[in-house]
Formats: sequence, structure tokens, C-alpha cells
Amino acid sequence: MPQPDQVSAPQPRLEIRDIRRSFGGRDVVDGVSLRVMPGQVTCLLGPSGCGKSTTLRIIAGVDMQDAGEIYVDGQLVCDTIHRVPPEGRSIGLMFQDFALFPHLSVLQNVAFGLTGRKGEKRGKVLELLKKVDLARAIDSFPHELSGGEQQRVALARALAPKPSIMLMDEPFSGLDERLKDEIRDTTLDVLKAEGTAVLLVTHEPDEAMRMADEIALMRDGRIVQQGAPYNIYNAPVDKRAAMFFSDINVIKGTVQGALVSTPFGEFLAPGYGDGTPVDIVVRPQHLRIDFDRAGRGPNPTAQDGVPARGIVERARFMGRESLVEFRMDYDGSILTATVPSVFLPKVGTPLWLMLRRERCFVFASEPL
Ligand SMILES: Nc1ncnc2c1ncn2[C@@H]1O[C@H](COP(=O)(O)OP(=O)(O)OP(=O)(O)O)[C@@H](O)[C@H]1O
Repeated sequence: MPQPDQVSAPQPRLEIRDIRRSFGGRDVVDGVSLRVMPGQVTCLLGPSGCGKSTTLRIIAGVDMQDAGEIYVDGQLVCDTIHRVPPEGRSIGLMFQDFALFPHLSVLQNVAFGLTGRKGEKRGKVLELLKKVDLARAIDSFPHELSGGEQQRVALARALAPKPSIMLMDEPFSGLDERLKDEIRDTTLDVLKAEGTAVLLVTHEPDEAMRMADEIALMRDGRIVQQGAPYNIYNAPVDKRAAMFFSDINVIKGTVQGALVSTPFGEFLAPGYGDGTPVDIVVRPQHLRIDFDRAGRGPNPTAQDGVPARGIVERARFMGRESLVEFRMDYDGSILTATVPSVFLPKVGTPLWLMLRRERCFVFASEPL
């Protein structure tokens, strides 16, 4: 029996350490480290141009880092001296523009990455196509399939050489919204069942939240925050990280004695010196709305703080929810709340707003 201190930590399928890459003197990837465990999906999420695709291309071996190391199952596959070629890295690729060969059948497309005799290959392809629920299409040609079906064939093709890692760069962005959800779920199910480690690049927060076990939020060539979707969403590292996932409201204040006084009551601001301008950030769904009672609002509570009054400036029905904008009495600024769509107040209605304390974040003000 292994002793507790002899039990080794689980081995990441993919590990990159301090990867750097610059183009024309600009650090496009500026010290990125990541680990992806078997069967885990990590999403590299960030705005256009932040260096996501470059990071992926380096891992795939189609571009070369200036510094840093890449390990697959604990084995060094690439540093600046040693370099295992792309085909030797046990890495599968699925890119948005990674199209099927139009003149080859589904069988030939999926068999493309397989070795072995013809009869054997058909058996293997059939097995792969069953996984993506497309066995019936084995003799079809790409143009006879829908976009989603083509994507599932592409997945089967990428899985054919049994890669231990799958790199995906915006693989679903060409599909229509309804199809996307379905193909995302199929893809996830298949990859999880295979135990493949997935690194998926996307600029869509919704896609990352839906797909990822872990999100690595990237900005200007660096990972600024990494964690489970729930944690990234509910404990953003800064205002820009909060804004990346939803609209936000900002209430301005200044720190005095580790506290910020606002019309919504006092907020703790530990670690900030006196006089520091701060932003209290809260998402629209974390505002509470209450009725006006002859010029008075609800009583303050520990959970929601002090109410402040605003006048409905605009209210829009959005289907599942309504979006309501308030002009606040205290300084004329606008705050936005989302509420269940059964509630659609009239413009000009006075209402009281409270902020759900545990959903508010205090950050030092920074120009964006
Ligand atoms: N081969 C190259 N030569 C010069 N500049 C490059 C090269 N490859 C990428 N870049 C630049 O590096 C920056 C990051 O590009 P990258 O494609 O990695 O970003 P991204 O986050 O994937 O963005 P997008 O989502 O738009 O693809 C961009 O400004 C891009 O123009």
C-alpha cells in the first residue's frame, strides 16, 4: 500500500510553463502557465487579440515560443531547445476553419488520420461515428450534411488518432445559436468519455461558462484570473474581469478608515488607504427593487444595506427578464437592474433599490 506521502499528485495531461512570444517587439503572449487534467475542459477566454490563438498554436507546435516549456503527460515536448514535431505531440485540433475535405466521403475524412488496412479502418471509423451519433452518414459527402453534422464529423476525425489533448479554437462560432448548444453538449460528452484534456479558446463568456471546468481569463497576453466558472463570475479579480461576463453598475466612493460611505450604506474596503477612490461594482441581477411607500423605502437590512430611491427612466421587456434603468435621486446617475419579466414598471415610477451585499465588489478606481 502506498503511504500517504508517497501518493503522487495527479499528473496534468497538458502543462505549459511561462510561455512567451513576441511579434515585432510586442509581447503577445507574456508568461502564460496552465495545467489541464485528463477529462477536464479549460477555456482560454479573452477579448480579440489578447493572445489566445497564439498560445494554442504554440502548444500545437505550429508556432514556436520564445521562452517557456510544454509538457504532455509529464514529458517535455517543447522548450526553446528540444522540439517534438506537431504530429508527435498526441494533440488533436479542432478549429473553426478546420473544414472537412469536400471531395472525400465522411469515411475517408475520418479515416484520414488513421493507419491500418482498409477493412480495419472502416470498423474504426464506424466506432467513432457512433460516438458522435452519425454512423448512418458514413458514406455521405460533407455537402450532404448540415453544419452541425459536419462539425461532429470533424470531431470524429480529430478523435481518430486518440489524442490525449484536444485544442479547440472557436470551434462552434460558425454555427447558428440553436445548433451550437446541441453540438457543444455532444462534443463535451464525447471528450469527457474519452478522458481527453481539452483546451478551448473562445471570446464568448457564455460559451466558456457552459463548457469549462476551469476558465483562464486572458488579457494583454497574460492570464489575469483562473478558476471554476462560478468563482470567476462571483469573485472577479478586477472591474474589467467583472465586465467581461455581464453589464455592471458602478457606484463611486472614497475610502475612509477602511470603509466607503455610499447612498446604499457603508461598504468594507480593507487594504485600501484613506482617500483612495474606489468603485463598488454590482451586476444588474443583484440589485433588489422595492416599492415606494409615500416617499419612504424598505428598512435597511444586513443583507441588502440601505435603500436608495430612483425614478424609472426606461424599462424594456427582454423575454425571460426585464431590464430597468433608474435615474438615482442622490446624484442623477443611472443604475440598471434586471428583474423577472412579470415586472415591467412604468417610466417615471419612483422605486427603491438595494444592493445584495455579498454580490458587491470593491475595486480601486482605474481608468478603463
Ligand atoms: N504571426 C504573427 N505576426 C505578427 N503578429 C501576430 C502574428 N500572430 C498573431 N499576431 C498578433 O498577436 C496578437 C494576438 O493574436 P491572437 O490571434 O493570438 O489573439 P486572439 O486572442 O486569439 O484573438 P482573436 O480572438 O481575434 O483570434 C494580435 O494583435 C495579432 O495581430
